[in-house]
Amino acid sequence: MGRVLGLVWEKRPRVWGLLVCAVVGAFVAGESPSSRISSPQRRSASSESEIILAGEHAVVHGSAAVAAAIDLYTRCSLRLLPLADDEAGAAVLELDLRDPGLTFSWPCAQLREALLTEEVAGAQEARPCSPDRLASIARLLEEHEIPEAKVWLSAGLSAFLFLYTSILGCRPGKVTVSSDLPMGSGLGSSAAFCVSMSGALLTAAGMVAAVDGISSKGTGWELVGKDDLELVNQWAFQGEKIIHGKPSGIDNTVSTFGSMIKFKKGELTNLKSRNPIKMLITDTRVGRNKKALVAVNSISEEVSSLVELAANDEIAITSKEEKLAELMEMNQGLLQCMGVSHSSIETVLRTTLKFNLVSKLTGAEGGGCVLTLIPTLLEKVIAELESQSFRCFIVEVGGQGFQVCQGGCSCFNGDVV
Ligand SMILES: Nc1ncnc2c1ncn2[C@@H]1O[C@H](COP(=O)(O)OP(=O)(O)O)[C@@H](O)[C@H]1O
Ligand SMILES: C[C@@](O)(CCOP(=O)(O)O)CC(=O)O
Ligand SMILES: [Mg+2]
Repeated sequence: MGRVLGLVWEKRPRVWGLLVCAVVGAFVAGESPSSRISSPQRRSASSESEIILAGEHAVVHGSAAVAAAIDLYTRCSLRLLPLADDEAGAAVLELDLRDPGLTFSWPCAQLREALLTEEVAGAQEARPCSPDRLASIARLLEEHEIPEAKVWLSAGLSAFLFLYTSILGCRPGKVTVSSDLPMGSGLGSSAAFCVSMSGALLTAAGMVAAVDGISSKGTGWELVGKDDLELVNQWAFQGEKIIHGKPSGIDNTVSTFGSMIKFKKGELTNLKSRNPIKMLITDTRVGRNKKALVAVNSISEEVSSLVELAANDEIAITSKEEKLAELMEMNQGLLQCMGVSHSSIETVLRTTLKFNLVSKLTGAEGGGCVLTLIPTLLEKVIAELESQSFRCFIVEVGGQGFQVCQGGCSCFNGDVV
């Protein structure tokens, strides 16, 4: 895969972002369940994936962790369908998941009966999914034949049904999701899924809007304000809880706000990285298994101080890189002690070490992706890793976070919506 660019721990303007894509079409007719759902448009929202530079697992137990957005995106597009269908009993909610290549459909009447008994949709405040509601969602999913090999999707489907019905009620609509990143590989695909989904839904609900005139690098995607991003983040966290159980919230936070952050006990500190740093991401292509989480230490605190340290000449930059490499090695050692590494990760570590490069796993455990600190261009390493059937991404660290598009955005495999 000829992947994305290199770099960066760079200074970026702290503009918060959201892109919604509005395509003209014959959509909403009649009264909406929420009076704020006003515009008959398609909404698309895009959010970034992320890497954890230090502190995964420990962050769940209250330690600090450092994470950065990378420029691999998940996009969610929502088209509200005519309410007239609903009155005729023919309305459906459709979900098209492009990556696993599966589509799902639920009659709105069935959703209404199964899910909206206990609470009314309303998006102003994120609410957790109650155990009863989760059980009702699970019963709805049982009726769908999810292929055995893709059964891991069901957590994402539950999060989808929860977010959609909580934010938009049981109104008819079609949602499409597509992503650049591997799922279940430590790059926070679940968070990117929940953030882009929440953003598209909240935009359609009229709760989140693009900031006029602020677009992202001339792409047609537009940014949204900080308060709106907070709301997107809160809903996305509720979705992550369905997928993960007890997430720390670091993944959805960095996916929403972008850039590079230190995250501790739900609190976010923006890190202003002073020097560009390249990371290579290697996907071991080994599916992960989830195990127990264990606390780690203060490596993350050191990493976050280090990235903010200005290095002005080559010697200082090199010594900064060496220190970062040392911290990554220590963190990987601890992760290995916790038993959350994998033989494929060790193979990547040995391969990169042959070139004097330091690596660590990122995200959860037992497979997934590995980060390698890149001091110089390393096509040779990439070629060797790819010759062993690994998949490599070189990514831009510290990106823009969640974005929406008001039309003319390239969304699904280059389709402009
Ligand atoms: N593009 C996508 N399409 C459908 N489901 C997705 C997508 N991205 C993420 N998911 C959901 O998120 C889950 C992966 O999350 P997780 O195991 O936390 O791995 P990670 O967040 O490290 O990628 C998938 O099993 C699926 O339910
Ligand atoms: C392992 C953990 O630190 C990161 C999440 O892992 P992943 O990106 O979903 O693979 C868990 C968490 O912080 O919630
Ligand atoms: Mg995840």
